[in-house]
Amino acid sequence: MNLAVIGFGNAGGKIADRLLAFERETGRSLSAFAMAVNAAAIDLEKLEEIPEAKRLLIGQTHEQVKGRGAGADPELGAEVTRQDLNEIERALDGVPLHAVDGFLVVAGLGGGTGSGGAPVLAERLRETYEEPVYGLGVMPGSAEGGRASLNAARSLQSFTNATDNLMLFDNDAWRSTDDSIEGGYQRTNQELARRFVTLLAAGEIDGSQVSESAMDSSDIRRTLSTGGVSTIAYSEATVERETRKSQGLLGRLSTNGHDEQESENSDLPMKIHGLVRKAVQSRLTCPADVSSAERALIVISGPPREFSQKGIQRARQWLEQETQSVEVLAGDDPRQDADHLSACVLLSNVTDVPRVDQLQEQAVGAQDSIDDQAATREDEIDELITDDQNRLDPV
Ligand SMILES: Nc1nc2c(ncn2[C@@H]2O[C@H](COP(=O)(O)OP(=O)(O)OP(=O)(O)O)[C@@H](O)[C@H]2O)c(=O)[nH]1
Repeated sequence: MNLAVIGFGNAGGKIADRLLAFERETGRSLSAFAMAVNAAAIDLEKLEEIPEAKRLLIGQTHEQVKGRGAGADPELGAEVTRQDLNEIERALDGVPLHAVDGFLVVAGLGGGTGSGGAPVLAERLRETYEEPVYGLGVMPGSAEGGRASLNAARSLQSFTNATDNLMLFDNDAWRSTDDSIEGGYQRTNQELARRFVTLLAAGEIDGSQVSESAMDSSDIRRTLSTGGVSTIAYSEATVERETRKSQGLLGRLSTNGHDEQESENSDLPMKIHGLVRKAVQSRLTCPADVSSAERALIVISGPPREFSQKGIQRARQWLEQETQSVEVLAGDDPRQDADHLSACVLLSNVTDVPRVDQLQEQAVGAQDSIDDQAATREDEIDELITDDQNRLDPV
């Protein structure tokens, strides 16, 4: 699939940047166009892959923003985006519409610019273009507090409504206690890029011979056409050097450092099936109950000699049972020079997502305490600046 990728806000820009880097590192092709939009000049300067000409600063003339961001206020993020929509649209004139299958708007949901602005842009894109508009929304960690949860829970509603499908990544599920904030983001952005690029770039050939059961962009589009929110599962196994060189002979697959010596021809179906099971049972980009998915899609990616149609079919049948859905597509994505075999599973329109419930709970609590504080703040200020018996007059 080829997409026009727009990173909105700080997290959105950094993640779009990482998607491009991952494409370059793995020789995959996902973004036919990439751009970053932000209300903070300093964030745009830090990007490495998105060319300067494709970085757009919005809200420069807005008196509360002036190039310094939306200060975690999504209303302000939405307002400056609406104000500068024409300028954003002019920048999008560069999108090669003949070569893209859709748009992907990427944003962190816990701040102001991305949280408020990304849904506004997505809505406009849907009004203007016929191509589908997908979102990639990053949910804040619960430790970020009530304000971030409130922003995210509200943005989740508008972003889901404004897109054909909102794919989620949950920072809470991917946070590690050993990480510094920025170091943690670098690590999680890499994991995020691995999953999204492997899945969405499937079918975009890199010179490898295309197989009959190759995944193509229409399969991905169909799976994403459910609306709602989606999550992605991923698992990989290293293909050892001997296996890569000696096609058809005894091969060694190493998973998580544990080598298994197996007969390649007879065991490949089991390996592929095992890889898909392991993916679905591992950490998803946003944890969800797999059985609540409306549709699913499996992409097996790696050197074609490691593929097994029997294995892919078995994995598909297994996932059909797990999701209780008849809409499970499966295919391969040949990457001749890859040093690993991977299984990527898209679970589309998942409706049982405990993290969303938790986020909403935290958001409602935050909204209540903001309202309570607002109601008593005037009295508290008054009490502070007035003496006990109210004997003093103001100057
Ligand atoms: N996964 C990931 N999440 C990030 C990263 N940076 C920020 N976030 C998340 O994104 C949320 C929004 O933060 P930003 O993107 O900095 O905010 P913004 O959209 O630029 O909005 P303002 O700074 O308020 O103008 C945060 O609450 C974090 O949860 C990142 O590099 N990776």
